[in-house]
Amino acid sequence: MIVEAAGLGKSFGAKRAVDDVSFVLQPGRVTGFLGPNGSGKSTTMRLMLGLDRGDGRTLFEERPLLDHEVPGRVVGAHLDAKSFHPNRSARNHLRMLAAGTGVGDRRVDEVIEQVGLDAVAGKRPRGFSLGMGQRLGLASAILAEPDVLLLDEPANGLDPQSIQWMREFLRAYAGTGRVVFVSSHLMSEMQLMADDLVVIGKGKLIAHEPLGAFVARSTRNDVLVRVPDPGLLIDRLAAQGLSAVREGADAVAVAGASTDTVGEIAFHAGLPVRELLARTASLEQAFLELTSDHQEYATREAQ
Ligand SMILES: Nc1ncnc2c1ncn2[C@@H]1O[C@H](COP(=O)(O)OP(=O)(O)OP(=O)(O)O)[C@@H](O)[C@H]1O
Repeated sequence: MIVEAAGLGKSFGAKRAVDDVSFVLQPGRVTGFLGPNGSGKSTTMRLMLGLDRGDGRTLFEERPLLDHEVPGRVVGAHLDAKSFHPNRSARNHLRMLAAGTGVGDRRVDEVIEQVGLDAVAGKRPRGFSLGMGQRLGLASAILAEPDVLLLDEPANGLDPQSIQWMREFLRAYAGTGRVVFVSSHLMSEMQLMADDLVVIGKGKLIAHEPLGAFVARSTRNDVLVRVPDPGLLIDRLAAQGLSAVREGADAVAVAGASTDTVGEIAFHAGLPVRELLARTASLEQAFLELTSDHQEYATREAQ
């Protein structure tokens, strides 16, 4: 199933929280949804599900969600880790949801086991930790084995083992040919989990591309080369129009060049290369750089 969000928009009073946001989510891929605080991620997800009124539309395999016979089998969503009935046990909560989409109790027990909530399934979610709430939310979302999973910050409140489990689970889910759309502010986690990215800032789309392409646009990607005479190499690089800066006693960082080019220039300068390394920006570096003009709540630099 392909999901197409087109022209999504929403205002709260005079504030444009989401402004003409369009993207396509592909099956078999995890798409990460990134944006600074208050950039409109939750509102976008709510618009996609028809939970908020606004502009634009989202098509699931060319049809609006409500035109599908059983919408719950098309999309499973988990937007808020604390949105459970306080006095119903986790198992009963899931059974209620299951009944609405024609899912049997066997599947409820299977899902409880899958997300690791067996020990507390008879308890009320009121006493659940945030992490247990996230597991229950995921269980609700996958009950009907939907073609599309929409998750808002599912790793929030999870310990490192649980985060790793969640990542593997979502990758495997996408691996069965389904769509996974997941927001997270944990950049290192997103870097390990996402194939594609949708990035928004101040309600507007900033990027929609494979994660590797997004990171490649960062100016923090460079080549580090260690040579005995860094000054000479910097001159030779400059003669080829490449900008380079000294790093430490005997190393040079070169922007916008491949290791092949840097190695060849060093060779023609008669310099033995002691180390040659392509350094890739982290997703966090790329994100901070590429969204710096789009911070809703920017902090001032310390004076
Ligand atoms: N119900 C509402 N009433 C008024 N303003 C709202 C409402 N919901 C969201 N907003 C505003 O719309 C903007 C987008 O909010 P949204 O929650 O979608 O952002 P977000 O990217 O999910 O943020 P975060 O990462 O902090 O959760 C924010 O400026 C927020 O203050």
